[in-house]
Amino acid sequence: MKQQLTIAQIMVAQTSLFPAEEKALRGFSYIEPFLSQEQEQALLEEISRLDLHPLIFQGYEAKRKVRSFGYDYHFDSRTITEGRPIPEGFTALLEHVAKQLNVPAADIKEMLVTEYPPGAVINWHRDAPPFDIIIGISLMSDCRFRFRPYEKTRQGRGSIITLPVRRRSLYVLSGEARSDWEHSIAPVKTPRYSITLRTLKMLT
Ligand SMILES: O=C(O)CCC(=O)C(=O)O
Ligand SMILES: [Fe+2]
Repeated sequence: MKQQLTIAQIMVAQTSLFPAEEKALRGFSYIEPFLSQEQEQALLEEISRLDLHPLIFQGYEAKRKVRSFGYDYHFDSRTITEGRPIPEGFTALLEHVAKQLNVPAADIKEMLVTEYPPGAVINWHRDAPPFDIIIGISLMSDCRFRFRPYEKTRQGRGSIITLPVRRRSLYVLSGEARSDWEHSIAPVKTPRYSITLRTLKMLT
């Protein structure tokens, strides 16, 4: 039987001016590998059939391309609406993730597919409030995933935690990692795809 994921506390070395210090990033879990090479390939093929479009955020076109399914979050009105259903080609992934996290697959209400061409980033942010648990699956390339405290007074160069997130891995953001920390991804050198799955705080 597969080992069940617990939303466990992990200790990570802090990228800090004070190298001896270690910091707990509670609510962050990571599994690697989560996908086999074949599963990764099959998902990349599914993604190639999607019509990804450049992300427009606050009037600017970001380098990354996206497509969301299930529910769509609208930054302007800060609301969510029901969007296009998650394509069937991703059902096996949703079930695999649900089993790993011990949640019903039906609780995964949103799927966002993102393409990061070389040089693309995602800037510091916390995911939109209506969503609860955030699950990230990485394809094609590794990346450097960064965390910093959400509260401005706790931010500083020494407070950034950088974690290598590898292709075919799965990470989970819940609890403090979800609500007390912001995250961002440093520019990727080679194309990376991610599938972000989210549950909703209040089921409608
Ligand atoms: O690409 C990723 O793994 C992160 C995506 C992300 O943080 C987001 O869409 O909110
Ligand atoms: Fe995010």
